Amino acid sequence: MTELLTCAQMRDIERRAIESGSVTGLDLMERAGQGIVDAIFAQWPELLRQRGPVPAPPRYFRQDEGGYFSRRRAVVLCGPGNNGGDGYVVARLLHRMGWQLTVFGMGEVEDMPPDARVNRTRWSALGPVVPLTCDAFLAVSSGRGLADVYVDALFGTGMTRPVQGEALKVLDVLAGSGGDDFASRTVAVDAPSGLCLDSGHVPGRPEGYGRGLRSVALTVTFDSPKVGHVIGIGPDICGRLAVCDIGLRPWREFEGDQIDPDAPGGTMRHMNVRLSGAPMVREGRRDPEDIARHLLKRASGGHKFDHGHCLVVSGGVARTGAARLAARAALRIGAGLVTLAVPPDAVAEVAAQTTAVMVREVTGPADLAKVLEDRRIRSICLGPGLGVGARTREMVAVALEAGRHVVLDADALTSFADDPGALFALIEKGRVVLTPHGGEFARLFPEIDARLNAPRLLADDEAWHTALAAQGGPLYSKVDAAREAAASSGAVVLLKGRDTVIALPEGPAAVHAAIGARAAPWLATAGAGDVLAGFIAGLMARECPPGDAAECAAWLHVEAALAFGPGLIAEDLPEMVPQVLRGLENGDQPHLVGQ
Ligand SMILES: NC(=O)C1=CN([C@@H]2O[C@H](COP(=O)(O)OP(=O)(O)OC[C@H]3O[C@@H](n4cnc5c(N)ncnc54)[C@H](O)[C@@H]3O)[C@@H](O)[C@H]2O)[C@@H](O)CC1
Ligand SMILES: Nc1ncnc2c1ncn2[C@@H]1O[C@H](COP(=O)(O)OP(=O)(O)O)[C@@H](O)[C@H]1O
Ligand SMILES: [K+]
Repeated sequence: MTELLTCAQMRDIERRAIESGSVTGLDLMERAGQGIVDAIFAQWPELLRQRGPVPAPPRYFRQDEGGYFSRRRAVVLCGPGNNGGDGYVVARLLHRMGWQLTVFGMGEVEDMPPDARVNRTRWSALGPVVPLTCDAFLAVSSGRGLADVYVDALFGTGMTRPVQGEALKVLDVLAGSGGDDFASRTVAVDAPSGLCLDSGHVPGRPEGYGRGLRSVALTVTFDSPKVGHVIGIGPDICGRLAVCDIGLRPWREFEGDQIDPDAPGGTMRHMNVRLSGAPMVREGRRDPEDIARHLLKRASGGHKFDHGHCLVVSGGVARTGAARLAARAALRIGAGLVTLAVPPDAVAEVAAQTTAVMVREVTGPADLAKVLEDRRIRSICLGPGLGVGARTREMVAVALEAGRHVVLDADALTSFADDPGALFALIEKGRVVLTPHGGEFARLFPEIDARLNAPRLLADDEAWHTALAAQGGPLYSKVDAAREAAASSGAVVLLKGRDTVIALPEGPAAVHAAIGARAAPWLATAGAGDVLAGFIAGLMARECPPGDAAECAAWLHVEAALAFGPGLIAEDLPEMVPQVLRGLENGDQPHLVGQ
């Protein structure tokens, strides 16, 4: 399990560490700088080898500092805050190894925070700080060719407004707008500067810097990945993400007073780590044992009903495919029994195309209520192909009033676009999962959606700059949006996308990012969402708590897509489940983000 931190949480951990008296801010900055240097040589081991004949010692080289001479060159861009402070440490450490450094700085030394000021002053004893301008930056590379490494230490977790002026021009050049490939030699400190580490967006430039998306080679972050590294465009511009341990673990340990084995959120709630009252966000990468515990069937309970009965409600004739996909998925993930509730006109169509899934004629809401008198039905899936309108609203109401575990997807969500409150009033906490994609989310939660999209739209708006600065930086993120939606609806909300976010009404959230070795762009195929809804319903039929069901289903969904590979269509997803489960049983390592 990887914890993802917000910028505020990271600052909080650092503050608590420093207040404990065990460590100083300067210690942390030194560790961060050393971590970046180590990460640079891990990324490019060839840089440790001497290049060409030994040159004359650099002007500022001090014999007593040891090291060796090298012709390696680095350009370090240092901002006005502690991110810049890390940059000055890197410059000093590389200089000690005999590297030739060009160090650009922003702002006045007296305006810098204390630790960064100390490190800028230390560097100034070794070499000059060149005021950052685009012309000066270009002059360095045009005269002597590209340096071996560029260190982007302009802004990190303290970025409070869109980058502008000379810094923006330099970042554009660094991203390749002038045609030179700086990006493949760039290491970003904490973040490619300008990336909001809470939202994964570059305010004012949703598409990133330079000519579209140019990723730096390496981003080195501290203690834990931040939310913005894995959502939005973060993964597209961060390159390889290295997480550097700077000894802060004791200050972000679980505080231990919240363990409640019967909590409706299941184990997700147990993982909740409290800091300043704010529940922490986790990356949706569970330990394989944890995933296996939920996905694999236990040996006990040999009867099909021991594994639960799942009811999937189908649309009418020629609209049954989506529900059939969901039903197949529920069966494959191990619900003991799956029944499709089908309107009379579509029974023949469905019966002709199903075997293990059972078919039951259901004329309408009253009939559904009757079917649900069978207490063995533990979970219900409504939405895929169901049609938008009053009938669907009534079916949803019956399902929610029946006190079962319910997944609402697609049309079941859109049917409440005119009155989302009517839906939320029916939701019993701990029983319901909503699985909207972006469009459905906007229909159900228009105000939250407006906030989610406002920062990017209004990035050049002066009022927004002021509001953002007053708020201390973070943009409203997809995680914030899913959390707020979960809190206001009382349901577990799974907000889909490459960066699927799952939020519990109680606050904890998980991000399932299909990035790195888990990138599965071919999952964006018609019907994939129906299969996901079926996985969740199937797991809930097996008594998996809704939060865990949503998380494990999201994991399985991507894992099944990876197991199949390109060319995938939605029908293939349930058929890959046995292979994925076999892998879990054998203890195979699942695909991990960042591999
Ligand atoms: N929190 C921690 O535990 C640690 C933080 N460290 C470093 O400290 C960084 C955070 O430092 P800070 O909080 O000082 O923040 P930053 O250094 O990221 O940025 C803050 C400074 O940039 C200015 N600024 C923000 N946005 C700007 C913009 N668009 N244009 C121009 N100026 C802008 C602010 O006015 C302020 O001077 C981290 O990213 C990391 O690199 C490390 O030293 C290790 C420990
Ligand atoms: N680039 C991507 N990488 C991984 N998963 C993706 C990507 N794009 C979309 N998905 C997933 O594909 C599914 C699409 O579901 P949805 O939008 O409901 O479509 P449909 O209704 O056609 O099934 C969601 O689970 C979403 O998270
Ligand atoms: K940076």
